[in-house]
Amino acid sequence: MRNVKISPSILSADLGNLAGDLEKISNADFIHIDVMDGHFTPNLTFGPEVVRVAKRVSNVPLDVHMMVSNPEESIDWYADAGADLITVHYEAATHLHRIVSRLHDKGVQAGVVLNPATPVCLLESIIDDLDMVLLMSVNPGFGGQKYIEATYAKLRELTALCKRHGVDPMIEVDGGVGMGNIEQIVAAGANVLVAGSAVFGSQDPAQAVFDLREAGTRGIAKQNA
Ligand SMILES: O=C(CO)[C@H](O)[C@H](O)COP(=O)(O)O
Ligand SMILES: [Fe+2]
Repeated sequence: MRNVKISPSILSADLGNLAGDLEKISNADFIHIDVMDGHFTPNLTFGPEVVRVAKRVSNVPLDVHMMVSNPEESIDWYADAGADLITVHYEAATHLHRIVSRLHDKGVQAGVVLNPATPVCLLESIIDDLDMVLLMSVNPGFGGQKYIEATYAKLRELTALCKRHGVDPMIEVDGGVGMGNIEQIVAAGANVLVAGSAVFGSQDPAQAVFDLREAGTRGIAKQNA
């Protein structure tokens, strides 16, 4: 049975007390770090120094979501800062295979992200090499947006593609995930769930991680049903 993993996004954390907020989610499976460059996305966020700080103060593996143009120019910064897993956008990368190989050479897990309007079939020639596929369920740039329902169909399509290829990458969903939909998202094929506002907007972030994982795990039994 696959395990459901929760990756709280620090986009919704209190950046004035980042170490304290990271301590609150030491029961998480990943820490999701949203890197935005103000060019690929209409927002600007974290550089490699934030990854270095997260690595220093937490033992939770770092899931770095790079929403940047030309990621080949900056993946090394984040890998060297301590990222355990780096995902790059299909829409932003010219040489995806080279990026994935580079990350693997550096001992970092590699994933590809698809925006809501980017079709799953484009992964056909790279799926065999990936540790993760991340489906965006909002348009990248901001936390607290509404989950896009069409993601369910993409999850089922992605699951079928992985089956055809005989591969089993982690399947992550990012944007608008919460207690109201996590079970259904897992049932459609996801096993890593990003949650920003659902975790850091809660009174008790550790409890929110626990509850999301419990609710998500109920969806595992419904996968492929
Ligand atoms: O990549 C992102 C936005 O581009 C964030 O990871 C995502 O939006 C998480 O926030 P929330 O769970 O509040 O929707
Ligand atoms: Fe993200």
